[in-house]
Amino acid sequence: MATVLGPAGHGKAETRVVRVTRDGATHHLKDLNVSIALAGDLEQTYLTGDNTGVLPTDTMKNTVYAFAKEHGIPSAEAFALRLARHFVTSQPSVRRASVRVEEYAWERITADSRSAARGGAGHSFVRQGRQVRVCRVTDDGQRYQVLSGLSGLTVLNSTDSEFRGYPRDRYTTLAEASDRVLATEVNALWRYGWTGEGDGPEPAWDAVHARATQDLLEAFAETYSHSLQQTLYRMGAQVIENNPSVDEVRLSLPNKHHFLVDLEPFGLKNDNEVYFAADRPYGLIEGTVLREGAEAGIPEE
Ligand SMILES: O=c1[nH]c(=O)c2[nH]c(=O)[nH]c2[nH]1
Repeated sequence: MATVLGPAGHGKAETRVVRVTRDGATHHLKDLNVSIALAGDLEQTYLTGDNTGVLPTDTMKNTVYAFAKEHGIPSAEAFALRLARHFVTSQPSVRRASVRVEEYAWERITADSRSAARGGAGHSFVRQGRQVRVCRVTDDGQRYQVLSGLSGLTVLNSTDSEFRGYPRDRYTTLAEASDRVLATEVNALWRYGWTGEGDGPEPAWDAVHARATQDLLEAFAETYSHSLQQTLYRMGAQVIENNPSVDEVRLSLPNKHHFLVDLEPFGLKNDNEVYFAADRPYGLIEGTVLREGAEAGIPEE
């Protein structure tokens, strides 16, 4: 039976690079997990075993380390852009490079009197929660697509959330809630309008990331929620309203259900105080919010 090769590519996944930049006794840390995927005129390696166009994935890993040394890591996005453009411009067989970055944030351990006296404050760090900063850059040699975002940011409102008015069928047992706990783990990706030098200066990646993160948190906290769907829309909309460089936001929000525990068997009344935090199954609410006139470009996955 005849066969043909469909879409294919190769890359190095999850190169972990930690870059220390020393400014006297004060050190700065960047901690990334970098995944690279290349595609292009590479059919022959699959069909005939001809490796002429195949940049080894080992070389991709080395390039990550060498670029961290030579160029530093100004931001996840700037690092990803430089890597992506390097592969499409230096390898004739490569038509498209995709670079995904996860960044783990480290906070400085601030000087209490003891460590300050020992002078250790400049080089001691504590990892921040489970929150991960993410970015995905694709480069087809002409234009970039830059997606930034975060995952694992867990938030909870202990009031100002209800869920009522939904249809009931013979399988519905859920009680309407007029005051419930609303909790989710925010997984967000946003797309920049900037696609390359022709669009003017690069967005200020770090500043926009900080602003957008704050917008997600504020909108979550300040929205009186009738559903997680409504909260999702407000979160995405606030990022777009406050960040002119962002055209699209995609959110994936697991509903981390908190069910009231029945305390009646113990002769106790549960006044919305004691909850069972279920880890599964969970509702999964996902959606994209667009600047008016923009086209959706973030993959749904
Ligand atoms: O905010 C919610 N949206 C839903 O679609 C849903 N479905 C459900 O059982 N609980 C909830 N909560």
